[in-house]
Formats: sequence, C-alpha cells, structure tokens
Amino acid sequence: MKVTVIGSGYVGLVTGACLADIGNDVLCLDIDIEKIAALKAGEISIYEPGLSDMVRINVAAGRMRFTTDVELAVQHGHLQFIAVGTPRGEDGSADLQYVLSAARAIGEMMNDARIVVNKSTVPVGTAAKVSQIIKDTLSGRGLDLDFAVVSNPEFLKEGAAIEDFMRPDRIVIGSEDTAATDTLKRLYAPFERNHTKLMLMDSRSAEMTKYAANAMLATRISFMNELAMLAEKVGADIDQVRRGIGADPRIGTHFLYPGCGYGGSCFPKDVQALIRIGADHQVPLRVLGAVEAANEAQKHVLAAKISERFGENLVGRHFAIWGLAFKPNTDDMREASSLVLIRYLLNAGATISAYDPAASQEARRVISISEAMQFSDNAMRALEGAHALVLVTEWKEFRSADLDAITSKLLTPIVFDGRNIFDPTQAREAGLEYFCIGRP
Ligand SMILES: NC(=O)c1ccc[n+]([C@@H]2O[C@H](COP(=O)([O-])OP(=O)(O)OC[C@H]3O[C@@H](n4cnc5c(N)ncnc54)[C@H](O)[C@@H]3O)[C@@H](O)[C@H]2O)c1
Ligand SMILES: O=c1ccn([C@@H]2O[C@H](COP(=O)(O)OP(=O)(O)O[C@H]3O[C@H](CO)[C@@H](O)[C@H](O)[C@H]3O)[C@@H](O)[C@H]2O)c(=O)[nH]1
Repeated sequence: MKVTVIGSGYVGLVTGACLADIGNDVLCLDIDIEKIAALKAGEISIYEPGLSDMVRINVAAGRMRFTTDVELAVQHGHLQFIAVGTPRGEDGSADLQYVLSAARAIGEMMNDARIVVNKSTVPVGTAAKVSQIIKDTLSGRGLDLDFAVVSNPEFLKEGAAIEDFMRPDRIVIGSEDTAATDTLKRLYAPFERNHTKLMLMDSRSAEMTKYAANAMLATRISFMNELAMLAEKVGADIDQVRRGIGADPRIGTHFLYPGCGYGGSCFPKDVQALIRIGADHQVPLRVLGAVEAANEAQKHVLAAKISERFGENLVGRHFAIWGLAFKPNTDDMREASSLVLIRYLLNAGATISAYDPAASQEARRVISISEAMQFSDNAMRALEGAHALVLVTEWKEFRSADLDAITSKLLTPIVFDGRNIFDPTQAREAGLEYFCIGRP
C-alpha cells in the first residue's frame, strides 16, 4: 500500500521502517529540514537498536523515502499516518498544535480520498477534531472529498521499538468507518498471523486505551517505589516482595521494579495529560495524582541517600555516575532521573564524572558541561578519584561489572544503586558500602 508518515521522530521512523519492511511504499515527511537532510544522507539521529539497518535496507530497496514537501507527501499515501509530537502544555494537557497542523496540511493538499491514521498519543475526542479540521479545510477549497480518521495508538517502548512494532501485543484500531477499518486490517495482517491481536473499537475508546495503558504501568511503578521505601523502614526486602506478588497471575511480573523514578517522553506527560482530561470533565483522578507525586519524590531518593551518607555539603566530593538515559538501550534524556541527581550534586558543590554507553552526546546537549560536570567514555575510568559510584540506568554492561574492580578503583568504596542491579551480599563481600532501593 502507499503510506505517508507525517512526523519522522521515534514513532514515525519506526512505523515507516516497519511498514516498508513488510512491502509497503512509504514516504516519511517532517517539517525539520535538517532531520530530513540527515535521513536522506543515511544518518539517523536517534539511538534505537536495529532501526538504522532497517531504514538503510528499505531505502536501498526503494520502499522508504524522506521529504519535507507536504504536497508530495499528502498526495503519496492513501494512508496518512500522523506521528507528530504531543508535548506537555503549560497546564499539563497534551499540546495538540502539531497534530492539528498536520490535519490542516492534509485538508489543504489532498485531491483524492484519504484514510488518516492517528498514531500520536492524544486526548479523547481528537479524532473528531482532526476530522472537523479536514472537513473545514476541504470546504474552504470548495471540495467534498471522501476521508476517514482512525485512531491507532502506538505502544512501542524505546530501546525495543522495532521488536514491539513487529511483534505487537495488540493492535488497537479505533474507527467509525468500516471501509477504513478493512484497509487497516489488511495493512496489519502480516503482524498478526493468528488474528488474535487486532482490537477493533470506537476512536474515543482507542484514544483512552493509550493513556490508560501508560497510566496503569506508571501506577505499578509508583506503587512499588513507595513500598520499597516502606520496606527499608520495616526491614523487608522489596525484591522478595516483588517476586512474591508477581507469582500471582492476576498481578504478573512486569513493571514491578522499584528504582529511582520513571522518566521518558511518555509516562510523565501522559499521566499528567490524563489527570488534566479528568479535571476538565470534573472527574478527579486521585490515584494518578498520587502516582505522579510519588514519582517526583522517587527521583530524589538517591540524593537523599547521598546526603544522609555524606552530609548536605558536598564541596570536595567527587561522584561517578553510571547511566544517564531515562532507561537502557536509548539515548533519550527526556525526564531522566539522572538530571535530578546531577542538579542536586552540582548545587551541593560536588563534582561529577558521568558515563553512559549511548546517551553522553545527548546529555552534553541538555546538561551544560563545566569543570564540575565531566563526561567519561569508559565506565571504569569514570570511577577514578570518586568518593562513590551512583548507578542511575541499568545498562546491561553494568550488570556484569567486576565488583572487586569497582571497590579498588573508587577512592572510597561506596555504591548507590538506583536500579537494584547488584546483589547486596556480593557487593558487600567485595568490600563495598552498598546502598540500594528497598533492600537491606
Ligand atoms: N517515543 C515513544 O516511545 C512513543 C511511543 C508511543 C507513542 N508515542 C507518541 O507518539 C507521538 C510522537 O512521539 P515521538 O517520540 O515520535 O516524537 P518526536 O518528537 O521524536 O517526533 C515528532 C516529529 O514530528 C515532526 N513534526 C511536527 N509537526 C509536524 C508536521 N506538521 N508535519 C511533519 N512533521 C512534523 C517533528 O519535527 C518531529 O521530528 C507522541 O504523541 C508520543 O506521545 C511515543
Ligand atoms: O518496572 C519498571 C519498569 C520501568 N521503569 C521505568 O519506567 C520508565 C519507562 O520505561 P518503559 O516503559 O520501558 O519505556 P518507554 O519507552 O517510555 O515506554 C512507555 O511509553 C511508551 C510511549 O507511550 C509506550 O508506548 C510504552 O508501551 C510504554 O512502556 C523508565 O524510566 C524505566 O526506568 C521502572 O522504574 N520500573
């Protein structure tokens, strides 16, 4: 099928590459001229395992192209995917300006029937708004062309995006138009060979499903983070508790890992957006208010442990940080817990040597480098002269780190493990003073 993807960021590129990979003719549009120039030159600005190769292969096969030409893009695809950003507005609600301007562009340029598929995470009722804008724009041009707007939220995780798109748990299609639904069923058929993954519903339910999924996952994490803090006080081990409750299939094992707070481009903004939607409809979402507040507090948990151990004044103290990205396998720094920690350490007068396998370049962009804030290109070298190691992101390479080597490299052998990746007994046997989250 001929597919246009509007917005060539994380979701747009992955959607474009995966749809091209199964044989569609994909044109990716972006308003960012530099981004498209780089993509045309074969450069992908985001770190996402497998994405570069998939784009390269599909570009070489002639199934995937890039453009900034809106007219060309709208005329290319019978299917117009919208995958533009929906950042947090000032009041916490989703800022729809990019989605609505994409809708306007479609209305301005289409000369033939189109199916508009919204992949961006949007408030309930956005499909109707998009539909109205296209209708109004068309009537401004004196045209009455056939089109449908479908909600098709995306559930991919950064760092596992290709796998999530290619082997989805479910494909949600929210549509009021039977013909558009049938076209999308055909488009997605290769991803759901056993026909159990496709979920058809109305567009409002589809839009709400996306927020509900992220809010539920964030709730599990905040719940476990608060219990971890309690476990520390009552002398329980949150990891045993996690295993104990996860064995109940009604609870399950996923997303129960306590840590130093959730970040990323989705959970924080989507929880806030859903709270806002509730407030707009006089339905206070109290649970989610608590989820957000608990997460804000959890982002300070490492700072609290450091100040308890070293005191408030950290002048003359040097800290190594392992992991800067909001999670492993990405270079995304949006709402990363490392940013809260770094701000605290620098304000308290400490110096830092930070290492991340992929996010250092992005971190340099968002954190101003100073004499106090240095980046290291090697995990073990970052430990030199440090009074403690603070682990913020659980990259695989840290899991198998040599604990004896950490002990001998550090100036004082102290580790604050914000993701519970080391075994406390082994860490202490290696001579480390070891602090983690919710474990004795
Ligand atoms: N990042 C994720 O893991 C993820 C997963 C699922 C859903 N989502 C949702 O998908 C949406 C996109 O997220 P993202 O992370 O890909 O965003 P992003 O910021 O990485 O990319 C958005 C792109 O859209 C472009 N753009 C903006 N307006 C445009 C327009 N009118 N025409 C063409 N291009 C335009 C921007 O220049 C940018 O390159 C958001 O609603 C997000 O919440 C994100
Ligand atoms: O048990 C856990 C699991 C995750 N996290 C943290 O939660 C955040 C988000 O992680 P993850 O969900 O893996 O990454 P995202 O790429 O943000 O993906 C989420 O947000 C996307 C955008 O909406 C959705 O598509 C995905 O389904 C949803 O998992 C990260 O900071 C993790 O460190 C924890 O603290 N404990």
